[in-house]
Amino acid sequence: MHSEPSFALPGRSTPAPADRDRLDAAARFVREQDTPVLLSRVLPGLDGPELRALTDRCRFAHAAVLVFPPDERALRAELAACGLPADGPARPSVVVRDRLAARHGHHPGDLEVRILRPEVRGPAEERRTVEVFALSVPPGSGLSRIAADERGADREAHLAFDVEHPDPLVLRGLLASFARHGAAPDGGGYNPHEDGTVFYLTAPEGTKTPYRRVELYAGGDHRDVLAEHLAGTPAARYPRQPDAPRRPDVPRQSDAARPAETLLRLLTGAWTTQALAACAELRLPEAMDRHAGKRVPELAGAVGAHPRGLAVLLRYLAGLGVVSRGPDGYRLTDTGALLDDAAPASMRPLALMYGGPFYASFAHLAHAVRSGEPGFDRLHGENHFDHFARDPGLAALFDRSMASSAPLFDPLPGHPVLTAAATAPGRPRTVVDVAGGTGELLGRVLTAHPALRGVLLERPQVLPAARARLTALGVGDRCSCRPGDFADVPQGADVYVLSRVLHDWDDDRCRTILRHCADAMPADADLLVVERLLPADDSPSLATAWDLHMLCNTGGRERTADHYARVFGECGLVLAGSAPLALGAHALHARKAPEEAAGG
Ligand SMILES: C[S@@+](CC[C@H](N)C(=O)[O-])C[C@H]1O[C@@H](n2cnc3c(N)ncnc32)[C@H](O)[C@@H]1O
Repeated sequence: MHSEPSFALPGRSTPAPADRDRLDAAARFVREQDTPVLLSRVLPGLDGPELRALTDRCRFAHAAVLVFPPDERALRAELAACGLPADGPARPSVVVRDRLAARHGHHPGDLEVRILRPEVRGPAEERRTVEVFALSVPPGSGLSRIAADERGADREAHLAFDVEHPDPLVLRGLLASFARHGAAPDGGGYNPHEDGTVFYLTAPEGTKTPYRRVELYAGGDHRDVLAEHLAGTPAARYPRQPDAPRRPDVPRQSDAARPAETLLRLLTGAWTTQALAACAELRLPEAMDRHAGKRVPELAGAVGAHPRGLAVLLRYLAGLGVVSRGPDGYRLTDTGALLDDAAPASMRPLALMYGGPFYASFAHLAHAVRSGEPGFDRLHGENHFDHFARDPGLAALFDRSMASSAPLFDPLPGHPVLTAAATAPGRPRTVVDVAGGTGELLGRVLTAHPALRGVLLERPQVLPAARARLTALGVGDRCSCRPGDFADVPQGADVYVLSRVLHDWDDDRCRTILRHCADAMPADADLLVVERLLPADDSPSLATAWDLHMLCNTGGRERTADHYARVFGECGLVLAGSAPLALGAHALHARKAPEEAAGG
């Protein structure tokens, strides 16, 4: 039997909703859950390699509950009565305070929300906590209305997973995976008191726990990823605080003006691409510093620019978050630093491609939509691969632009197919990367697994850069580079990889490529296909933008997982699983269909 709750609402004659019952229920839940089972209950349908990938990165950490004690002493007494020891100091909670303030029309400064994290043990003695948010509701404070409303709706109750070794790519991959299974962005924030970033999501319809909200907690400052996450959060969840001061220089928009403003922002999107390309072309990031500001005349001298022109560009780039302006001038942000040619996985080549050859063809998008012929082919009279092949400078820029997004491969060496091949007893196993570009992916796989051998199949002109990269990574002696076409896929290897190849082509050509792979694969070989997947519904996805890019520039397309499964099936292959990578990409795992395997 529970004792009466000790947090009574001032002025109520009936007992308040039981904060103690809610604390007890949260503690029980945290003690009983096992992370993989919990993930599959939170996201019904999550299983196989994707569940394993999430389990590798996410650790169930706590369940949260919001309670309303009159003060901290009363809170500690209540926790002690629930068997929840809370020895540490109570810390301020910025995120929940701001959410409550926005929801109930209060100034954040009027609300005191503290966090305590009493420890409990999971089923295998894992260290976990019940995260207790406490809004102080002193008698007569006028905050009891908030308490009554929040207790009834329980909006802040959530489950939390700690993200192991978070970096922007891992976070984007995890968030994409949650989105794919129907979870929707629902706010979040950066807590400077703890140097941690919180991403909230709404659990999908049909979620199988009583909790409707999920938190991913990443240690460190991940405000770039957070900004993308918040952009996907419905604005209605963040009503403007009525008493928050307005910036005096921003005139109030009439409702009628908003669609026009939205459309203007969209119509000028091309200027953004060009501003980023100009920034890269001028080598502005190389002339700037991350930590010290530089003034416009100094920067103009360094990059050989007209001072006024550069001032205009820098102000625009500051609006994009690529540079920031301080009293000592302009400095580079983390985002802008990726445009520095010397940055690891520099995105400078991509900026030059998207602002250059792949930009000009977008002027012919309407033609591509009408005819199905890529705008690029219309402009240049030939396919982009053929066009680049005749211009070594452009070809090298394209190859380097592909390497720009190579961090999406980072999780791939941990794919079960590759770890199984790497640890299989007997002879060393071989991975063939078909059209493997400059070897970024294969280099990562061979670096992670010293027992594996590699073969990189590419067009001859790409191979010198690939050899140099594989040698620089120290895996050149375990990897051969073969010049050839898709028809030359080497026979008899253990794992085949097709990364960002199929999306360059229509279904007919994909079938040809896949049949070459299937013919070369022994019965028990595995095929990993790395691609962005179009969502089955209309949920937001990077793949939607790249689908347009493929239509206009390559004549290929992005596809849903079902579409890939169908094309695999037409080539004697079956889709065995799908695992999220970063930047919206997935690793699809295919094997030979049983009848093909028996016949072959
Ligand atoms: C989009 S890139 C992907 C490169 C790499 N797999 C990656 O994910 O970074 C496509 C690759 O297909 C190669 N390719 C195009 N046509 C080819 C062909 N007929 N035979 C072999 N490779 C081809 C290109 O050279 C290019 O490196």
